[in-house]
Amino acid sequence: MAEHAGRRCCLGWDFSTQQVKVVAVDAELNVFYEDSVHFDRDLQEFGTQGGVHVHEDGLTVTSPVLMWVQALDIILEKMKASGFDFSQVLALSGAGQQHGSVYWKAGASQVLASLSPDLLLHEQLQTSCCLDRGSGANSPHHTGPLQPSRTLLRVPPSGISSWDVMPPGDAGKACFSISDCPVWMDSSTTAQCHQLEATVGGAQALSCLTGSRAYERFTGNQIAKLYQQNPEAYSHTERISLVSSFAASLFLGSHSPIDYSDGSGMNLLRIQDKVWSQACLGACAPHLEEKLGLPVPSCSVVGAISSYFVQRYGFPPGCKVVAFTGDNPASLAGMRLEEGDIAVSLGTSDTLFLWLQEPTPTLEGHIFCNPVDPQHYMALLCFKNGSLMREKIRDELASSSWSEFSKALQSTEIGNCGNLGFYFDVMEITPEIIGRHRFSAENHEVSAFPWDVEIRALIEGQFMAKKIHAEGLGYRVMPKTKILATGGASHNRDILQVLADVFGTPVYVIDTANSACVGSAYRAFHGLAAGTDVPFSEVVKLAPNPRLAAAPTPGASQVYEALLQRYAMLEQRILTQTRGPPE
Ligand SMILES: Nc1ncnc2c1ncn2[C@@H]1O[C@H](COP(=O)(O)OP(=O)(O)O)[C@@H](O)[C@H]1O
Ligand SMILES: O=C(CO)[C@@H](O)[C@H](O)COP(=O)(O)O
Repeated sequence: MAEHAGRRCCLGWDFSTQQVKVVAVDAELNVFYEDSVHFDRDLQEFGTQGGVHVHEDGLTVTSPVLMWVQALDIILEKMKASGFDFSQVLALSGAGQQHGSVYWKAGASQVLASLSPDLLLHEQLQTSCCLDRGSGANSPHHTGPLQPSRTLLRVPPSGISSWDVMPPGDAGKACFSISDCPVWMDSSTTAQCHQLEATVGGAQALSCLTGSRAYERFTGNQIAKLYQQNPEAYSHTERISLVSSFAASLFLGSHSPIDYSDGSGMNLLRIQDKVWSQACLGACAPHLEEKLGLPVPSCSVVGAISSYFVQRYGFPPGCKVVAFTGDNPASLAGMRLEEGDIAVSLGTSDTLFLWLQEPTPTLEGHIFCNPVDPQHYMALLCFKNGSLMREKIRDELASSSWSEFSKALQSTEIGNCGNLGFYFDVMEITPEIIGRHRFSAENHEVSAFPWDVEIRALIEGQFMAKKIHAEGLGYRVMPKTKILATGGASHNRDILQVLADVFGTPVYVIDTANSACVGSAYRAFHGLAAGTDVPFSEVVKLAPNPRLAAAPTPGASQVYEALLQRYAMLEQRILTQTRGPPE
């Protein structure tokens, strides 16, 4: 019997941009099982790159909803095949890439409630093809391959011994009004953003209300676009989920509510009193409140696992489902962030987030409701050109090898002899700049750097931007401050060394880079104590402490002090050149 059989545990899921991941955490808070399904590699029939389809306009970015469902099928079948003892799962929770939205078609709730344990989920939750064909928003005119047919996955992916045979014809019922879901990388809703801000009295007014000015990827603006461009699909939609609450719904067998923390990334939730803003709902689309359902505290138990999972996989019938949340809020839980610490997530996106007592919304960055303490908040900055940008430069200059990439960081000097670079192949969120811009020590724009200088300029530039924009939010590094790093690139010690040097702060990591999964499992344990007022910090106090991964090099802070000022000045120069002087 496998080593992980028979251990009482909670599961933590993460439906992120490039993969679905799971961890199992035992009662002593040790991670004893980890698995993932990578969309590009394991579900190639969907033709995604980095988990998404970029459409012809270069702005619209979507992911197929059935890809997420199939990824869940694959992981569960892998776990079953490996002897994972589902009967020991006391509770589960999860996370989703933030802001993305799923549109459940009328009738979907009946399908969810009556799933047959003899079939895989994706066979029963087929997409409706008629509603989104050629009708504007999110119609499948992306540059990737055409929509996969409905008869997917007849061949078992590697590592899986057998698949249920797909029944002939359209066995499943149509469950989704649109098959391609808008995701966080989308930046096609500028018009809707302007409309929303105008309705509530401007960008700052919207930020005070919802924690953020209008952002293209925020769900309210995405819903407004769908309603305007594809009203038929909108009107056939019985429920709109975030990726997080969509994933929770699969486990629940009914529509799961949206939690306060992920709900804060929609430009729709009033972050102070945690109710939908009627003004914002009205500005986006009609009847929106009924399609969203009531938001709930992030630590809510939203129900027991559906009989589908009990019968097919052997989960206990009382297994609790704790509200799923956004991947960044879940990472805050997984890293057990304390006030004064900074979390830096180096996943598909790079994000930087902090624990906040009081919200002070501004025009840059976001304030979300805190996922583990209902009285508090978190601040977040998101950088779109994260891992995929680093991968591009690695592939162009370092023979597609992270160890070659690391050699460049090791062989170049701290401060890169004054050479600075901005690398934004896609329109950046923080700040809104596109393109690659390189500057010599004399601030002259140059067209190229030697390969190793380019790699250091990329990494130093990414971390200088984080420090400058965090300070813009009012954040100051204190003597006790530590950075907690997570996400795929936190495996790379040379990247973490630059992070420590630029911030002048030690960088710590937890045992797994999957902090969103671990945080979800911790949140599930917290859910088991629901109703007892036990704080989250008490539930996770025995979790392993973060480990030091990189300490600042002596003298580095002095080098970066001057460079940070130059970086900020050059960033402003590029912004002025591209969009005119600041008002
Ligand atoms: N050794 C490494 N050095 C730098 N980046 C890495 C390394 N290993 C993995 N990555 C990056 O991690 C990214 C995936 O991070 P992950 O946190 O799993 O993403 P997500 O949760 O958004 O799917 C990959 O795109 C890859 O570029
Ligand atoms: O848009 C944001 C946060 O506001 C992104 O951070 C998404 O939540 C995607 O997360 P990853 O898949 O990159 O972890």
